[in-house]
Amino acid sequence: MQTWVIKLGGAVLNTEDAAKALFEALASQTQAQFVIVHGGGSLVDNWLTEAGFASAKHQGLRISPKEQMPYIVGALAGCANKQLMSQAIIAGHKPVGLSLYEAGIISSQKLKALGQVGNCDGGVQSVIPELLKLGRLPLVSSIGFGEDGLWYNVNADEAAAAIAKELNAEIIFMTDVEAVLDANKQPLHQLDTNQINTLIAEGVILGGMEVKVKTSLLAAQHLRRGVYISSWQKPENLIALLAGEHVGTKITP
Ligand SMILES: Nc1ncnc2c1ncn2[C@@H]1O[C@H](COP(=O)(O)OP(=O)(O)O)[C@@H](O)[C@H]1O
Ligand SMILES: CC(=O)N[C@@H](CCC(=O)OP(=O)(O)O)C(=O)O
Repeated sequence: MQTWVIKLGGAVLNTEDAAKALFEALASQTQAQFVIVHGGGSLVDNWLTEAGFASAKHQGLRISPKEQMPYIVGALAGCANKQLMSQAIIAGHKPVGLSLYEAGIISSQKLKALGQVGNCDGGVQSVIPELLKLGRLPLVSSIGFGEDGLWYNVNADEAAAAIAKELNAEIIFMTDVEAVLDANKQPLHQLDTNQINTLIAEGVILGGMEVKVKTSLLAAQHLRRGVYISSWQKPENLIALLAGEHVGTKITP
């Protein structure tokens, strides 16, 4: 059976019932199995602000000082993960909430200047194949653990791509815009390496979208086929993508 990793941007939690509608769409797909990897950047923003912290990003990655990690872990592996579990249960799934460690990923520090921002290194046996055999829906946050036992804040797009690679699965990135947009805010149907490099250099693709297109490109190169960035705002997009239709932006290797 084909396995799909679906990356859900955390803003899905800000729109009532949006995640539930996506989970219902997945419940109708009996010929495939799914792993959800989710973000929650907007929830982290709120929690850090409420705790009185300033938060900054570098090329779309949140600088994550150690003292902010309890809030980041609480928001992502706690609140966001458990809110999605609620929506999945209502839609008829039997979800299991996981961090990256249980999903087979060991993290390590990306860059000293970014604090506890983590890479995905792989290296520990994943429980996901067993959960899928049991008919469970793995819901994975992007909180990682190192060999040192420390917590890491991994960008959720990078986390999703690492899990897809490890499972040899297809991947779809569901975000809060219908597609990657050009300088005139028009949707781009397809993007290759050269176009991506130009649009990033021109500042048209930036922030979280910069990480997403770069990560999608790596995933497309690994899979040797196009990878889609599309919107979670329409559950029918997901069904169409699973059926092989073109919706959103196709990132080609
Ligand atoms: N060229 C672009 N096209 C579309 N969105 C872009 C672009 N450049 C930057 N963005 C921003 O990237 C956001 C999506 O990235 P991000 O917030 O990290 O999403 P997610 O939480 O789904 O991972 C969009 O909402 C938009 O504000
Ligand atoms: C290192 C890093 O940037 N971590 C992200 C993890 C969450 C995430 O990626 O959330 P979205 O998918 O909703 O953007 C963060 O702290 O915002």
